[in-house]
Amino acid sequence: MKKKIALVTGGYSGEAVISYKSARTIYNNLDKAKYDVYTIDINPEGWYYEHEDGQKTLVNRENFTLTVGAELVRFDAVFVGLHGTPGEDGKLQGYFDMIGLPYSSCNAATSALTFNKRYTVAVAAMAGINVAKSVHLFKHTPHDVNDVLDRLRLPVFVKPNNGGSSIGMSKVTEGGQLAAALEKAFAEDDQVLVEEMINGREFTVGVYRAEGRINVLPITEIIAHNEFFDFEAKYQGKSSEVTPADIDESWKKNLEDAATRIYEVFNCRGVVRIDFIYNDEKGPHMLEINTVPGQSEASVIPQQVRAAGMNLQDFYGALVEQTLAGG
Ligand SMILES: Nc1ncnc2c1ncn2[C@@H]1O[C@H](COP(=O)(O)OP(=O)(O)OP(=O)(O)O)[C@@H](O)[C@H]1O
Ligand SMILES: C[C@@H](N)C(=O)O
Ligand SMILES: [Mg+2]
Ligand SMILES: [Mg+2]
Repeated sequence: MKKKIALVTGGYSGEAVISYKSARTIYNNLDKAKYDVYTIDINPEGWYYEHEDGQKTLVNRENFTLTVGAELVRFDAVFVGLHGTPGEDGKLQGYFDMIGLPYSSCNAATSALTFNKRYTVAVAAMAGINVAKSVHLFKHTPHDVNDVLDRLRLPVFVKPNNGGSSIGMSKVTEGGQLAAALEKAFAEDDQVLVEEMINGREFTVGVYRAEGRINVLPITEIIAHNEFFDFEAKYQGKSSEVTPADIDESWKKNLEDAATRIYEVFNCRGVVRIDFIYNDEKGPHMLEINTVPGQSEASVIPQQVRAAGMNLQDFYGALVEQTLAGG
């Protein structure tokens, strides 16, 4: 019997546009001889399965089933292709745990923790991983721009604390730019992280568990043509991505060791992508962990999978089989 897989996509944040692109790649590369794949769009208007002719069937949220004609569709597993809330921050994960449906991503606690950038760097620092110095601000708690400037050295990065795809982010090189950058980030989230810039080369590392083993994909160096790896650099071609990265063995080992340690410390599951800046003197600094990394045509993980000599069908198949086997 073919397994029934729900591929969830969409979401309630600005990253929904990327989720749809990721889900298309995943859908196209899941082996239809092994799996019946139903793409489920979770968006603010509703949760539904869209048929090939455009007709929509609402999901029964009681147990995440579908009634299609006379058939009751019960899923064997969920493949998460939804960036941002509620697919990357533990909300759907908690719901699937409650109804006993296995899913491809990290568990609810890990998803909630890693979607909070400040809490992620705090836990990583406790585990001996280098991270940037930062200040965490809350929308409803008074904060003073000068106080932030006193505590951190410019340039700084200002980011929505819970976000992705560089949406709402700015690089601030002069104090006078900070207030506007905070306003832009607070428009996306009620928490903002202001982080000192780490000097160095940027790398991103894909890590996944399959057949019970943790595997590190070939490392990618990010060379942004813009000031940093912003939305345009990521998705509109304003960057070069070199996979495998042109680095010596010691840098490769340091990045692989840090990525594996982070995967273990955070008790990750499925494929994650960890972003780093490598400082010449102090080594790799972790920026963040993406527990539902992009799978669009422009995204890094598909490039890393191909550089590892695998095809996407085998890779996504391995993730599904690991999920069906209990994660
Ligand atoms: N402290 C820092 N020092 C140097 N560069 C940084 C720093 N923080 C962020 N950046 C730059 O900004 C980019 C986006 O930051 P980050 O990865 O934290 O955001 P994101 O929106 O979660 O991204 P993603 O699309 O990977 O989910 C990084 O890839 C890097 O180019
Ligand atoms: C989708 C985006 N947050 C990524 O990490 O690739
Ligand atoms: Mg991210
Ligand atoms: Mg990132």
